[in-house]
Amino acid sequence: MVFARVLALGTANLCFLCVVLLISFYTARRLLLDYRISKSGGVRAPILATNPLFAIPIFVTASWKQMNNRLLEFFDWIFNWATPESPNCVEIAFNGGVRYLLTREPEHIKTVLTSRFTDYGKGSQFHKVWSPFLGDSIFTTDGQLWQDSRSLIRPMFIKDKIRDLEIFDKWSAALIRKLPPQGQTVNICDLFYRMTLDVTTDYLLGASVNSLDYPKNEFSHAFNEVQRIQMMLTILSPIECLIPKWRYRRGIQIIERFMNPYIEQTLRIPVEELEKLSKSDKDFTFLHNIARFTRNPRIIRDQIMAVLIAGRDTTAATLSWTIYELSNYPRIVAKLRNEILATVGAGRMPTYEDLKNMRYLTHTLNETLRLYPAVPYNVRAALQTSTLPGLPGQPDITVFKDDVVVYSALAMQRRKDIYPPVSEKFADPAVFNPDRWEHWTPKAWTYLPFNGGPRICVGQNFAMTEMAFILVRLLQKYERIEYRGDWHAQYHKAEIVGAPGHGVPVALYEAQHGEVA
Ligand code: HEM
Repeated sequence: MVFARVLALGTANLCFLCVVLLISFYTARRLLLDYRISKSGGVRAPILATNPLFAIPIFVTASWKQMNNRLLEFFDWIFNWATPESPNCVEIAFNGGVRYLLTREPEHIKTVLTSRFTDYGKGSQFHKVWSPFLGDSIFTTDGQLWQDSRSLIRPMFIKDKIRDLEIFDKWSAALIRKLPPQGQTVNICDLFYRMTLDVTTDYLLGASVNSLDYPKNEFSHAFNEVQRIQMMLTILSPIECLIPKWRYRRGIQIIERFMNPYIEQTLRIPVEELEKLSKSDKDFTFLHNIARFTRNPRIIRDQIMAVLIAGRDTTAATLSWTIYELSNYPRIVAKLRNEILATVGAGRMPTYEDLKNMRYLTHTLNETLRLYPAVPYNVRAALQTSTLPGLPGQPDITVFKDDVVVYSALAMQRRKDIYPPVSEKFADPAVFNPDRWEHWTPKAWTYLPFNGGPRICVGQNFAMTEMAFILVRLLQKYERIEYRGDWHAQYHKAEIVGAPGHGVPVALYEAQHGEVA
């Protein structure tokens, strides 16, 4: 009866009725949210959208920019709608419910990562979107599960484990062997990605995929493909169920096919024998260590996968950006090389202490990570109602359970207003200049390539040691780096990790007698 009456209204009236109902629904939701927020004593961030009509174009723009490698442009663009009270944080609500707070404010990042650490976490949506790939690993979990993972993984990254640099020596030598004769062009970015995959698989499993020798192996291809799709699923997480996933699933299977035999082989070793092996150090791998504490192949697989994804692209991208920048600054190359030759000469393998003592080398890597933090965008979900601090004199922004905070170390570290004025000692922050680190330390929470707080990158020391080692080995042999391409046309391609979109085509020139040019 009711149905017949509704039909009798005619199509035009029906459409009109639907529009009125939808507008009423979203207006009511918005008013309700406003009411809850004012009751909480906080405020909203400047609002970009509170309903699908406005939110969908924003999500589509974000994914379009992402597909065209212009995500930073998008992230900066949205702050055109910010206000003087909240210049670096805005919000979007997809359906008038869960809000996405996008921020490049150091105090917000500090709040999420440390001051209110337990209020924020990866959350259930992140876990849902990432768990086919990373399971219940350190990356996808919160609370006790995360803490258990961290305790499992941390011992393999203590200083004593990293001091043994043999693995870096083996793979940096393999990389150098792959370089063409001097003066010939090579995309060194591609070689770095292959080398760090070899280092990481060797370190984790005790067996490398050997992608330097076999670049077209299906593991590398699958690993890249899975990460690419994973980033898309993350950006479009409110509608991720609409994205086809067969390539993603197939990629994960290929990665597992490579890893599983090593896991099975390790699980055949009795725990007592693993204990003995742990003392001998040499052939004791990350995999062996995890197998001492858990015999569950699924947990082992998840943690290995997490560290693989954490450790491979991050270091490869950072090394690539470093060479890209160095190729434009022969003066910096000469200064860096000077320090390297003064410390280890033209041939000696650097020790852990040598690497830590080369301050200009550390400044160079720090400067790269300032301009190109390897994890440019990150998210945290509110696990309970919380806040983000307002500017001095302004009320805090209320954040309800399940709201998502999207923060960008890249956008934050590119903000000019967080740096001192340009002077003789402090070059324009948009420019690569390791020398600035000789007289300057970033203000707390304005420099976060490795995150901060309890979830700070567990592999930070491993990464800095690996990257420093490889730069030393390269600059011991080569004195000049020439960019072969349009240096200014380079762009930041952000998947999970931000890499040089054009690769890094360079020609390297050997030093004559190890002398500085
Ligand atoms: C330039 C190199 C690297 C950078 C810039 C970097 C950056 C980061 C960042 C920003 C996070 C926080 C992610 C989050 O909480 O959402 C992180 C976490 C992590 N990183 Fe790194 N990383 C690097 C290299 C490595 C390496 C080489 C490894 C291991 C071999 C590693 C292992 C991890 C692990 C296991 C976590 C998870 C920590 C946790 O959630 O408790 N990272 N890293």
